[in-house]
Amino acid sequence: MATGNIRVSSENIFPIIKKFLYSDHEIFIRELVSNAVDATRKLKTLASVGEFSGELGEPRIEVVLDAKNKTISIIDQGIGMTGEEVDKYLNQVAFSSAEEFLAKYKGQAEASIIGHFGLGFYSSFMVAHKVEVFTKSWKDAPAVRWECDGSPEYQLEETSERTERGTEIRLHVDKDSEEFLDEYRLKGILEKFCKFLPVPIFFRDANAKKEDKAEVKDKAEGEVEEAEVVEEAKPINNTHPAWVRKPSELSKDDYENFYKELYGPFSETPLFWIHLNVDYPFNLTGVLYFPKIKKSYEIQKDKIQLYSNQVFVTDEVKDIVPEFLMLLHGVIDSPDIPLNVSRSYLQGDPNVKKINAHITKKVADKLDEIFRNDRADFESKWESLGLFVKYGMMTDDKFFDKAKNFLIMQDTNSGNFLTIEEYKKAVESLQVNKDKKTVVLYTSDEVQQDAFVKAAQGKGYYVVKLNDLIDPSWMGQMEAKLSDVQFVRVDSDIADNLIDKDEKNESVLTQEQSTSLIDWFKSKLTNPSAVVEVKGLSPDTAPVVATRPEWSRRMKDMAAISGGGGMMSFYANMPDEVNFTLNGNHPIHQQILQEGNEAKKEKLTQNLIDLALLSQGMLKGSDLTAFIHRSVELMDSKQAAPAEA
Ligand SMILES: Nc1ncnc2c1ncn2[C@@H]1O[C@H](COP(=O)(O)OP(=O)(O)OP(=O)(O)O)[C@@H](O)[C@H]1O
Repeated sequence: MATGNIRVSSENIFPIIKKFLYSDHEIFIRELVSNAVDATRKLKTLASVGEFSGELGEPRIEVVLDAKNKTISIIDQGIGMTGEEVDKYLNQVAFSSAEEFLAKYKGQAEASIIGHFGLGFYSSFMVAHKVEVFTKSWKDAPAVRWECDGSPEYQLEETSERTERGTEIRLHVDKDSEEFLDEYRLKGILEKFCKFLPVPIFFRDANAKKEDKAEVKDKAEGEVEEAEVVEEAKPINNTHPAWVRKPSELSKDDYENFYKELYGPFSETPLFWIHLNVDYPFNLTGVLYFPKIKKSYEIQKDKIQLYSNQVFVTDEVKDIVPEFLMLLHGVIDSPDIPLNVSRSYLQGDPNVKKINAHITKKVADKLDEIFRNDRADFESKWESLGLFVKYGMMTDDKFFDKAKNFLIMQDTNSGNFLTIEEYKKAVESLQVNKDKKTVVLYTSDEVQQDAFVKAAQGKGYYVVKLNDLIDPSWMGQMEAKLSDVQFVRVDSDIADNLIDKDEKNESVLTQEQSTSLIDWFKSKLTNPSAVVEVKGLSPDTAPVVATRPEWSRRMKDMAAISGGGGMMSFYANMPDEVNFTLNGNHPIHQQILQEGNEAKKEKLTQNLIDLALLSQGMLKGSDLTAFIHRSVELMDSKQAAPAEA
């Protein structure tokens, strides 16, 4: 038996390992099972190049829980190690890499380290007070047993305890890590980190008894039944997840089933998916799914899982994946994403940048492909896609350039979807303003803005639906990037003024009558600074139209979404700006001008103002009640009129 000191070190690293990353102790499983996978892969490689000619069989990994003896064992049938290799890899290499790792990350906020790859074999000491290794190399060498109790001292000796090729790492679980001796906890961690590893992994409970054990015959009375290890019939992992397979091998069902494997059997079927497969200039595989999203507030941004060679790393992909792509679900697997560095470093990492650009391009190309090849399908999914596309356009210039060709808007009249170019063509000169911009008219609420939508449609205008929270901000971006487009909400002005063409509208009122009417109306408004003007609209247009100017309303809408702060809170607190247009050609204004009964004139005026506000959804509470009373009074006085005559 050989004994020795792991390495001359000024500091004993074991206590540090134990304390390190307190909340993340569970990663020991990932490290040890990954090592077992590596050892198995190495053997397969040796076999494939003809160096190993023995029986390969179907190598498997077993994770055995023995809660009674407080051990967890990870057993593989990989290459194993000779005594010299144990000395080299465990006593020297593994130790120095663990030491190096700790030196690098000691004192760092644990949240700033993702993956924590690199701690390797010595992560065992985060949960164990003693670790035993039983290993037999694929080479013709005796099996050895290595033991270390958490001090720098180790023992290394030949053993007859292992006769098969491979390695068993036996952890004697520490008192304060006994949570890992709980079957469900341990299985949960295995599920999390090892669900898609490429070698089948079986879980065994060393103390569980076979169900049919009671039926075992010929057993002497009182004989103590040997605990029999019960192995679960199925491996806990899927060794061939969709993303490592060829797209040509996979059916629609395969992709949908894999989605369920990731997010549970009751998850809603995704709209479609993109299979990523790159090997130059970086390695990246994965499947990204477009989920159904109805409204912005339903968005869940933490669904993409990051893997490295099929080992789960994290599902917090912020800074690794562009913000808008985080709306997608699925898996990204890349050994080229540095896993043991801080998040802020990741943002500047050239590989991460390239990977982001690649994914963004792939996603845009896929959307473009569906749009071109199956427009009906694209349109039917727009409700979910739209939000994603707009978000992408706002945050990524390259995506914007591609997406502006498949961004569609639904026309309220025909129900048809139009791209920006199609909209421009459809409205031709009719909706081009004096600055040569195409005015895209939109409604954010078809029911509430019905009168305005109808009025605009009556003039032959196309009014599209843009009713998501993201739309006001998105429109701003569109206007900034496309110089020939302007968005105007359909109720932001009277229909005649929506497209500012610099045309004069003739009113039948004289200048004097108009001025007197404006002054009179202004005196009846609660906000005396509101703009009141007379326009010569058609006689069947409403007598008074209240409008909310596009710019100030949009700012308020955006402030409401952003939750305030700085300039936005200034906009959020601004009173609602309302303008009033008096239709000079409506006969009621003549009646008001000539009305001798001051009280009736006032009621009539107030009702016209209230009606205008009502159609904008701005008449509420006691004002609304007063309006109803006044309307009834006005009707009564009309009914009473013939009787008086
Ligand atoms: N189950 C195993 N079978 C065979 N060799 C092993 C096994 N586990 C560990 N080793 C050997 O010990 C070495 C050190 O392991 P350790 O986990 O510390 O580092 P690593 O796997 O090389 O890198 P990483 O830091 O990514 O884990 C490995 O490189 C390997 O040679």
